[in-house]
Amino acid sequence: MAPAVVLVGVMGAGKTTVGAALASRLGVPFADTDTIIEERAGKPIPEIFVDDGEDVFRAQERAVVAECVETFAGVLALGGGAILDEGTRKLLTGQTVVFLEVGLSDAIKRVGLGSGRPLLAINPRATLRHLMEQRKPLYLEVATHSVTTDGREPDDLADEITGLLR
Ligand SMILES: Nc1ncnc2c1ncn2[C@@H]1O[C@H](COP(=O)(O)OP(=O)(O)O)[C@@H](O)[C@H]1O
Ligand SMILES: O=C(O)C1=C[C@@H](OP(=O)(O)O)[C@@H](O)[C@H](O)C1
Ligand SMILES: [Mg+2]
Repeated sequence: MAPAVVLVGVMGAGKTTVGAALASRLGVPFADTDTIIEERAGKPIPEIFVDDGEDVFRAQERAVVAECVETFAGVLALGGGAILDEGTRKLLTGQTVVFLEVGLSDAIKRVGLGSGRPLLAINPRATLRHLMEQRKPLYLEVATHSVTTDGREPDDLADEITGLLR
């Protein structure tokens, strides 16, 4: 059993929102690695970053992705930085992976002041721009499809991805 589709992209790309819309359109379950990690840790992501550090969080992401590629048949949204981990990238080999692309302006509008996203706690605009530049090659490395999200509604994007999967 494997996910129908895995969604990757930077914070604010809409992985969580579009993923839920897509799952409901396809009639399959939806899962988000951030939610699974928070449930297991019993605390929100900003607390995991403070208490345990980003490296521990990335290892938790890798473990959740490893489990999901084996056992979860549905739409899986990753956290934006999951692809930083080489082991996680390897786990995505052979999966259907959609890169949700977003420009800085739409991404910033969507994440606002970045609440709940510890990496955007300071200077969100400059940080997000830097993360987008640094991570784009990694998103492209794992992706089997790319979809531009700027100025588009989640339902419209779910429709487009449904078409790509046919
Ligand atoms: N295509 C879109 N158009 C407008 N707003 C969006 C879109 N996708 C997501 N959003 C909004 O942007 C915010 C961040 O979306 P989210 O799905 O959490 O992104 P991600 O999981 O990629 O960080 C949410 O408030 C969501 O409602
Ligand atoms: O880009 C990142 O490194 C992160 C993205 C977040 O998920 P979203 O991309 O769903 O916001 C979450 O995993 C954590 O705050 C770290
Ligand atoms: Mg998300």
